[in-house]
Amino acid sequence: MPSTNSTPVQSVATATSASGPIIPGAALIPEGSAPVVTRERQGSVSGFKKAKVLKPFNTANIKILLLENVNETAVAALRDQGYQVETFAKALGEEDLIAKIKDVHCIGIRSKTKLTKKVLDAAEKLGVIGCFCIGTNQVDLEYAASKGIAVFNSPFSNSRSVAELVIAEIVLLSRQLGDRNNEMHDGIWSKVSANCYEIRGKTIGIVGYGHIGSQLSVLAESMGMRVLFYDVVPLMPLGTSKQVHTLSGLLTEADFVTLHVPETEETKNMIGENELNQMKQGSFLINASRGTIVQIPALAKALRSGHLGGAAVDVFPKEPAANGNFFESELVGCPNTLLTPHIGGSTEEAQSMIGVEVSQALIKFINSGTSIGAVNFPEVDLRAIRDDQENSIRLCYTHANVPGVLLRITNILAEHNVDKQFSDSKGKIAYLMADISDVTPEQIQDIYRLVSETPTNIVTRVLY
Ligand SMILES: NC(=O)C1=CN([C@@H]2O[C@H](COP(=O)(O)OP(=O)(O)OC[C@H]3O[C@@H](n4cnc5c(N)ncnc54)[C@H](O)[C@@H]3O)[C@@H](O)[C@H]2O)C=CC1
Ligand SMILES: O=C(O)C(=O)COP(=O)(O)O
Repeated sequence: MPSTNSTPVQSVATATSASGPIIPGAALIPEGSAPVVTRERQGSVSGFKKAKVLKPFNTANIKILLLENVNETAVAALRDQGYQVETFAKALGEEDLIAKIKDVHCIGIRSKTKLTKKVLDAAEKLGVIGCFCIGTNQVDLEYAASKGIAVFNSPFSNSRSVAELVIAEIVLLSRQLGDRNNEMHDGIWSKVSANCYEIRGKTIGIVGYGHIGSQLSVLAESMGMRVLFYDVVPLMPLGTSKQVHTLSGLLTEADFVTLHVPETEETKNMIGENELNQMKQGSFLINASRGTIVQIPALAKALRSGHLGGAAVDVFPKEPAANGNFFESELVGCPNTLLTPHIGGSTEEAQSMIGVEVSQALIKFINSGTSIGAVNFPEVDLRAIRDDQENSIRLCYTHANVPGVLLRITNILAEHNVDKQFSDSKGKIAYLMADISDVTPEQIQDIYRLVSETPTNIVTRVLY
């Protein structure tokens, strides 16, 4: 990737809120970058037709805030683009976040930072969010989309890490290893076999058979386990696994119940007293999904009463913001209970892959408007503008998804040569990309002005 502000390409943009007023400097456009257009050329092209690098006005003015110890692979890739990158090892509380997010064009977070409506309203220039993890429940996705802010995540780069952790926990729980380990550290030798079992032949019940659940299915089967799963959609069972049609059907059959659903309105408090009572006497619960899926007081009661044989819990309804902070939970001190600080996806392999994957998605969105992979946004991409196409521009238009918009844009572009164009919608918003050739600097300004003044405009960018 060529770096920094030597890149002789520019962009112009504006954004309006739903009620109409212009938000100054919004959407990936640095302060003071009025749509004044001059052209310089990229290096000469020989041989292959290279893709032209489209970038914002001055990459050095693009501000990126990375929280929660986002991996160095991402920091390096974003700095390599010439962006200003500020990093924090921890999550920020609402007040600090509101102060910090005010003037950034892009924010990168992991599972802890809450990007609520209130926080997003304070983000005057934000154009894109990177969740350097799988879960996106920490972001108000719909509200972000309504402001033209695209959200990207890494859908499966840490799935294997979670699945491996769960396999380890199944063995540890089955052998009461947490308790034995604690005793040894306390100087107590306690050699027991009572209620310790092999996992071979036991039944694992997987709730949520997505990327993690299905990976776990394969690993568990290879350890000799019988695999049942429950999911809201019918899915192809891998190996000899079997889909059951009710949660109760799974809870009453499984020796190990393991949760791999996203946090949604339907999954919040999914496992409470009623569900725990349905689980077999002496069975185990594992939660490496989200803390809100399980009602912690009910779980603590089931563990202390001996109804459950143990539990492994990686995620909690309230998690400390930073390493070293105090952790408290009703689960502390429960028998045969493994507690881990949300480390399911925390391996070198996963973090490094996520850093590369999400930073590339952010760079593509900032520099060339590509929204493929966005979780809250219409997914649009166009074949690259070639490096030898001197007077071509790319229009990126995020707009309200209402009838008549395309006709309006077609009218604005009627006299121009639209090389290629694609648009898609998702819910209340739509996104159009169009590459237009043979335009003069004055025409670029006109196109930009006319498009950004349309009543349906959310964000307009022109890249070249
Ligand atoms: N502990 C950790 O460090 C990590 C935790 N996670 C959590 O694990 C979750 C699952 O991850 P993936 O497998 O990648 O997600 P996924 O989206 O691939 O799979 C989720 C599955 O759950 C199913 N589902 C949704 N609602 C359901 C319901 N009410 N009942 C039953 N099934 C339901 C879906 O149909 C889907 O098949 C993530 O959303 C995230 O919250 C993910 C990575 C690391
Ligand atoms: O990927 C996810 O959804 C996770 O829960 C992992 O979160 P983290 O990146 O460790 O904050």
